[in-house]
Amino acid sequence: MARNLEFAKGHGTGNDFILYSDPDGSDPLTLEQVQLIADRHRGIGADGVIRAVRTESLPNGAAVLDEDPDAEWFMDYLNSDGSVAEMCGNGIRVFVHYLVERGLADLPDGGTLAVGTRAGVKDVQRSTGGYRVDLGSWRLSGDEPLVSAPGLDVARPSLGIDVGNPHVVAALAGEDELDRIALSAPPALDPPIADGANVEFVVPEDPLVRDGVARIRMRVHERGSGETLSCGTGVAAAALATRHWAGPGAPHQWRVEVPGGVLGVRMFPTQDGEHVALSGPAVIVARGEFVFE
Ligand SMILES: N[C@@H](CCC[C@H](N)C(=O)O)C(=O)O
Repeated sequence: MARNLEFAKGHGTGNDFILYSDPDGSDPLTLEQVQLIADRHRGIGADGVIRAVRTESLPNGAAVLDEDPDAEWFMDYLNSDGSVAEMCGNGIRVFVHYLVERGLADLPDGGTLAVGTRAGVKDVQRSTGGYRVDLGSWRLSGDEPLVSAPGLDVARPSLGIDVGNPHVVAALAGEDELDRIALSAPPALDPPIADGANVEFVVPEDPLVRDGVARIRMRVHERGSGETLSCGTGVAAAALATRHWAGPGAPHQWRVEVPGGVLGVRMFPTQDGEHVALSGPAVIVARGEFVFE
């Protein structure tokens, strides 16, 4: 049956999303519809599809509101292949920008909005030139697979980092290697990770630290989406892994360059352990109506 879907298209450093609102939670897309709308040839094209649902309308909404009664909106994030993801660091900034632009949330400069996600409630602050999201606490996942990809002579060791969703980060020898690896297929992980993982490749800049800020370059293959121009949670994981390798004394302020732009990462102490925050832009570039035949 034909139906129309009012959508917006946005991106954060080139990580692009289709967004739509479904306040009462009555209009989830099917797997096939998500795959079609995210298809770059037959649909609009996007790395992920985001549904804005009022938290109170969700079956598990009470638990989210227990965590934070201010989390009026929930970000229901799906990868372009229709798989479910716990969190999206670029997506959540674009999500908040979408809510603000549509008048669904009021957020003055400097103000903070609590957003429900499958990885818990996240605080997103509006600032000049973009948004800053507190991704919360992070942990070493314990996964340390060898990572291989076309363009790498030998498999590389990696470090598993969970920032709400799973990542493995591998360091490369230099810029040439980073530019050379082919990421059109998922990098092979040995041993594999049952639920899959986003895989980041990083190279430190020379010198690593300038004016108290550590700087790295990164490319990513995202679980459920393929190579993307940017991955916000991946950027945070890459900074955390590189700081881990750098040892004590490494800065807590990071600048991460991805093919789609530059993002900022900061690690800071809180009462419930160290948190990691991500800062960057969010843009809405189009609005339209998609017709599902
Ligand atoms: N692009 C996102 C991450 C999206 C989810 C990821 N592909 C997963 O499956 O965990 C980001 O900006 O963090």
